[in-house]
Amino acid sequence: MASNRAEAASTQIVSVEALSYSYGRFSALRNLTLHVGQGELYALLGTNGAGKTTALECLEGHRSPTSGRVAVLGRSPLDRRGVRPRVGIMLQETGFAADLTVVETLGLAGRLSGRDDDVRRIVQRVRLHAKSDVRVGQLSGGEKRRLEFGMAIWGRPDLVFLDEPTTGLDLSAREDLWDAVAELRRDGATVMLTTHYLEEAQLHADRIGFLHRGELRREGTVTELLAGLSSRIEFLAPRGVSLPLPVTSTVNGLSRIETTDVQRDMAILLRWADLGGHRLERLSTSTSTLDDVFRALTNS
Ligand SMILES: Nc1ncnc2c1ncn2[C@@H]1O[C@H](COP(=O)(O)OP(=O)(O)OP(=O)(O)O)[C@@H](O)[C@H]1O
Repeated sequence: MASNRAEAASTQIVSVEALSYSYGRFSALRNLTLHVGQGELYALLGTNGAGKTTALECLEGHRSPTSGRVAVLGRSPLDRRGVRPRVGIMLQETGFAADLTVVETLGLAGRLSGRDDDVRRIVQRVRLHAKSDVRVGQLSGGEKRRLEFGMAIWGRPDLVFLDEPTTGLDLSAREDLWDAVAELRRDGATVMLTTHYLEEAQLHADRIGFLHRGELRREGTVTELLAGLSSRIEFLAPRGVSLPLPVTSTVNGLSRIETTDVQRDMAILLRWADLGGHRLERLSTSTSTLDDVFRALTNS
């Protein structure tokens, strides 16, 4: 099973080689190279204006690279007949016909996709059943996003591009969306997405790429990206005592110790507190997250 997975992941579903894209004289992407294997979930993260949407649009066939090569499912994204029926796309913004209902919109988008599915299944999946006959112009922002997601997963595509899929969704709609993504992946789909919710990427992505100012600055699994970053131990230091470890900083009145070996340093601290009879109020530990990777990137 493990070797089947490794073999599947080695089949490149998305391939980007030295992609550059310019809007007139403005260079939005520079020399971007990345690959996404069969069944992977790849999250493209980064600062505002880093080039994430531009990269997805090149892969979706909406933009032609200024230089470099992109391929999806082994073909050019411009090969609409070969690619379109196998790819689901959720853009950052979609222009709907405001006077069509939810069911009519899905039916129309479904026919255009070239894939078969059942409108009722999708409407249920994105929890819009109570809105089936409501005109799209009357949907809320979050409901429109759910409809767009429904269109992207119509007919269980082999590859799905999602541009900020959870932006504007409430917590339970976000959880529903991630459930639907997991279901797609159980069917073998490959997913590439952008998001500003780093904790969602940390939880769900197999691999992550960080774009900054048009360049891929970091790439790897969450474990790889967090390797070497310090963890934090925080507590309210008892007055007038000498601590067994150097305090790195004081944040909101709490003493913070940054460490790359939280188990060792926590043991030192607790032994010291135990022996001295000190009480460490508001004691907590926290490990690094992708937020720290992001901050390091934007400060570089
Ligand atoms: N049609 C356009 N014409 C000119 N410049 C553009 C156009 N679209 C995007 N840009 C510029 O290209 C850069 C990359 O934009 P892009 O939308 O790809 O970034 P992004 O990483 O998706 O950003 P965000 O996180 O804010 O959505 C930005 O500086 C943006 O201003």
